Amino acid sequence: MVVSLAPLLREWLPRQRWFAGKGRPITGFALVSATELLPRTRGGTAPGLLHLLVRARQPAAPGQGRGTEDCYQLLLGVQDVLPPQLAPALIGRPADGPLHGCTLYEGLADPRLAALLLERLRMPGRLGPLRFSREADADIPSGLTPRLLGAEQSNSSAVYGETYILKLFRRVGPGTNPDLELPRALANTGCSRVPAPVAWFEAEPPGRSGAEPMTLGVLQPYLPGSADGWQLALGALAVRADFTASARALGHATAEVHLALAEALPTVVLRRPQLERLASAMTRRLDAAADAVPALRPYRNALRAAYEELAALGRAGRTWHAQRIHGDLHLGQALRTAADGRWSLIDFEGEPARPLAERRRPQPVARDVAGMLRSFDYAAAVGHATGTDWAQRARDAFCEGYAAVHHDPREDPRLLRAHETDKAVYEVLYEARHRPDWLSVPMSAIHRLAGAPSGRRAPGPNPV
Ligand SMILES: Nc1ncnc2c1ncn2[C@@H]1O[C@H](COP(=O)(O)OP(=O)(O)O)[C@@H](O)[C@H]1O
Ligand SMILES: O=P(O)(O)O[C@H]1O[C@H](CO)[C@@H](O[C@H]2O[C@H](CO)[C@@H](O)[C@H](O)[C@H]2O)[C@H](O)[C@H]1O
Repeated sequence: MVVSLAPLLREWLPRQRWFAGKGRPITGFALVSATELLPRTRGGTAPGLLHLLVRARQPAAPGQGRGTEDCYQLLLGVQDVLPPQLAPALIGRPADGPLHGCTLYEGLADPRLAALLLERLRMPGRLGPLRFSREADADIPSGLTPRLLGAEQSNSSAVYGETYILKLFRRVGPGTNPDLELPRALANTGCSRVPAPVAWFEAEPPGRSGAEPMTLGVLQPYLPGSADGWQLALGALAVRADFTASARALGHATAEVHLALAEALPTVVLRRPQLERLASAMTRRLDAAADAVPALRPYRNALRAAYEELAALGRAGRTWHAQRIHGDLHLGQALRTAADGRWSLIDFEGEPARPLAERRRPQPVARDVAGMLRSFDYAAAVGHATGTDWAQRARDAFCEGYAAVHHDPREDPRLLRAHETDKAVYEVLYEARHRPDWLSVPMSAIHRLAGAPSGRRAPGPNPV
């Protein structure tokens, strides 16, 4: 089947925001599984729903060793003729094969098909390789009206009756996704800062391969009337309102989540060998990013020094605790509800580009703190507040709020600096790939963190 779909997918996949292999051609596809969630009735107007797991083969990125074979989850609506309101969801019409003559489209965009997915999640059980599960005490009502979230994200999400949100992972691999694992573990500790999953579905690996199931989707309570920290910060900046109280409360919430994660899941102590490995991993990421983004190259040596300091502290006997963390914490991952002004954290998947095994490893909490500190810088740049003390005041307030519950992250300046540098390097690569117009935002941080090499001017204008 995948052979007949290949020409359509080769054209459609790279246009999706969640497609991870942008900028490299797709040289082939392999079908992992095809499951009919709803058979199509020929000649009628009722759609069918086909669940596909498909591997896309791509050559290596310049300077990187091997090609990739990422596995993507697709939900294909199948119909004879597409109703006009679904035209933007069109994928195409296969020229041959078993779906010849049908119109294929993004299934989640069709409320009839999104509703069907919720029905499946309400009833635990199996369908081919797919396994649907839910918490024993979950009482998910039927008939909730779905709507697909429009925001361009790393995954796809549908909201049901403003009550639940289903996140459908797009690039999937063996192993429990931390966005299911961590919120469930947090719920077990009684931590109420993270919406607790009520149902999820997975794909069983074929045969007796010994591989772990792949998490495909998670259903969680929807926080109605919430706004994310990014919108709130930009809103505050637009009217020059104070954001320090919000930043302090966010630091507080983050520390609570960290404490709960340390209680729920194993922690480790990072000693010399682990700190040397951490510094080497950061250096490797820097080198890979500098190979891909020439603007980073002049800063490479100065940035490496921050990582070397970490390794040197390890050699001098310094240790740190590591634990499971959020992994990609930024203002967009924090939601504040209008009713009670309380912050919740979402999206525990970690940095989407990193291998799952790496994302599931215990890390210093400084990594999350650094992520949020970088986000205040981003907000100041996008909200035209560079050159003011807005970002610094928000950063300090966040650390104060964190310190009220945990410890003051500023007491470990070298650990924080190394992580902030690593995050800014990740952002340079992220922006170069996804939003080149924003590259100057992390590049300004790189300039600052590198100690601004003499004779070098800070990078270009802010994004508009
Ligand atoms: N529990 C929730 N309540 C309300 N909105 C949510 C919830 N979870 C996610 N969202 C909204 O959905 C968007 C995408 O969710 P997220 O988990 O960040 O997905 P992605 O990995 O695709 O970025 C968020 O930016 C937020 O606006
Ligand atoms: O939310 P995602 O898991 O998709 O995270 C990715 O996209 C983020 C952008 O949407 C990106 O965050 C960067 O930009 C934010 C502003 O848009 C800023 O607040 C963050 O600090 C900055 O890192 C994130 O890095 C990426 O993984």
